[in-house]
Amino acid sequence: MPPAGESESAEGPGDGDAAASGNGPAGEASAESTGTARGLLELTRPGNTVSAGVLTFTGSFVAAGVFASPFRVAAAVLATVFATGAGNAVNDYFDREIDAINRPDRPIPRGAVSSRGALAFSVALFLGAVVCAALLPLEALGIAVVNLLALVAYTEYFKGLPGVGNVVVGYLTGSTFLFGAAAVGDPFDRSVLVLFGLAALATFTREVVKDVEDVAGDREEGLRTLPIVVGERVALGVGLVAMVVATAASAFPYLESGFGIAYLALVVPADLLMLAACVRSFADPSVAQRRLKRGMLLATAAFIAGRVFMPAGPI
Ligand SMILES: CC(C)=CCC/C(C)=C/CC/C(C)=C/CC/C(C)=C/COC[C@H](O)COP(=O)(O)O
Ligand SMILES: CC(C)=CCC/C(C)=C/CC/C(C)=C/CC/C(C)=C/COP(=O)(O)OP(=O)(O)O
Ligand SMILES: [Mg+2]
Repeated sequence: MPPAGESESAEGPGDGDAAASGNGPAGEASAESTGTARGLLELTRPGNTVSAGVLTFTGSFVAAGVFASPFRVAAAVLATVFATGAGNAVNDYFDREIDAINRPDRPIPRGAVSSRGALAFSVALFLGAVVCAALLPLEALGIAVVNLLALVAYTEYFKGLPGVGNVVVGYLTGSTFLFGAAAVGDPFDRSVLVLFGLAALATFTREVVKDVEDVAGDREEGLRTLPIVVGERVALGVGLVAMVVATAASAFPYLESGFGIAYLALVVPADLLMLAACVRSFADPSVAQRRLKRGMLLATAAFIAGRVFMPAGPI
């Protein structure tokens, strides 16, 4: 009997749908392949995948402007999109039993994609990331190799260690900016390093809040996440402190790096939204983690706007 949520052979919705649909073998095959394709796309969490690509583009843009080397920027964005999609897919593969409790609507527990299909799909995406990253300067390739290893190792080795998994996902998210900057030859641009720190801290906080949201399934699977080890309120307090540090540090690009009023006009509301979400997380972690994500996306727009309207420096 396969673990909960693993269909024994069906790649898509149950075989019993044929009679119900009344479309015969051709219609049934088409519906099934459409369901599987939709399930595979969903495995990549396209919103995150596209966002990660935007972060990489932002890293290149903030470091050197995109017209410095458009081919490398395109290769870096594609590498990140493939890698993030692969990381999300392999995470669902390893999480399939926890997700049957925490996220029964995810593609594998609901039967839209088989676990074997999800694993094969993530391997194909990882290979795509490697091919794209191999076209980039050594510093960028180095970041990609570290990240790809971390993505594969995350669920099996880091996720169940209190706080460690949250730090790894925070690093991975922040590293997209470094990766974009490294692709255009400037991985240590000061503004990009600040972006890295902000994104890592903000993502760490959101991951802690998500762990509080997932305590039931994680505890059942024996994971030792931060809220399970230190308690939910202490964990949320740690997340709040990290977010306070990040929002305070978000003043640096304005004070130190020439990001002007356009940056401020967007990052201040983003900071306020994220701080308010951290406070809300003590009452409702599900609402809070979604608001944190919106604040982080708004903050990303702040960096892009700040760079576009920066008084000096090439676009
Ligand atoms: C203080 C301040 C200004 C912070 C903002 C820093 C910043 C620019 C953050 C960017 C974060 C962002 C938009 C990330 C893109 C999406 C992504 C790759 C997130 C990684 O999330 C992993 C997560 O576990 C996925 O879970 P879910 O979103 O629920 O599918
Ligand atoms: C720059 C390069 C080459 C790679 C970067 C890759 C990026 C941006 C990764 C971002 C973080 C990410 C997408 C991690 C994948 C694993 C993942 C989804 C972690 C969170 O999973 P869980 O802790 O199981 O939480 P949920 O599955 O409930 O969301
Ligand atoms: Mg998961």
